[in-house]
Amino acid sequence: MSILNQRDAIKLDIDLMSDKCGFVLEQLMELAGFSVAQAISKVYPKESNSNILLCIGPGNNGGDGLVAARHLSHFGYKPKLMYPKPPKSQVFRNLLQQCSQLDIPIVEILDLEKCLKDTNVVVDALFGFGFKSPVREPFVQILDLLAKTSIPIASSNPSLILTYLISTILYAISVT
Ligand SMILES: NC(=O)C1=CN([C@@H]2O[C@H](COP(=O)(O)OP(=O)(O)OC[C@H]3O[C@@H](n4cnc5c(N)ncnc54)[C@H](OP(=O)(O)O)[C@@H]3O)[C@@H](O)[C@H]2O)[C@@H](O)CC1
Repeated sequence: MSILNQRDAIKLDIDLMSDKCGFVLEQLMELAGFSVAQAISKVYPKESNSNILLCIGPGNNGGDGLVAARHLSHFGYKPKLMYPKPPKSQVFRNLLQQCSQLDIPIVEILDLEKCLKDTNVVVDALFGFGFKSPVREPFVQILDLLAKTSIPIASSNPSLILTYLISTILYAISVT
């Protein structure tokens, strides 16, 4: 398996959506979210892991998470969304509407700690290659709780928590 760094991931997406390759954002997002849902169903069977909490960020990575939530619901899981910033564009409003039609509930940040107690797997769809440290609220609270939990965290950007921890440490050093 090879893991792309931030620069290569950005370049790959630019290439895919160029005139030469002809892909569009919604198509790539659908593939990314479907792949996340498929990977979860393979590693965490729904019989013992039906409660999935998807933490959705403000950018395209969050869109991947909304797509994953829809597919997980179709696969028979009981997904919930933590979506602290309202969607800015029609693409995201459509994805959210599709989740709403499937009765996928939205969890408030205040209820996150309680919700984690009943969660089998967390999907971290907070940030992708658009992340720039340091983390700003309301995501600090969310990532603090996720960093403490022992619940498995699935992500299409597996280095995120590590990036977050390193950036938090570097930021703490820079302001002391
Ligand atoms: N072609 C594609 O693009 C495709 C991309 N895909 C997926 O999308 C990912 C890249 O998407 P992206 O470029 O929207 O970036 P992403 O990190 O999801 O969000 C940026 C947002 O986060 C915010 N933000 C940033 N840092 C922050 C901080 N420290 N604290 C708080 N907020 C912060 C930032 O806010 P701003 O700084 O602009 O105010 C902005 O709103 C990529 O990795 C892949 O997973 C697939 O769907 C396939 C097609």
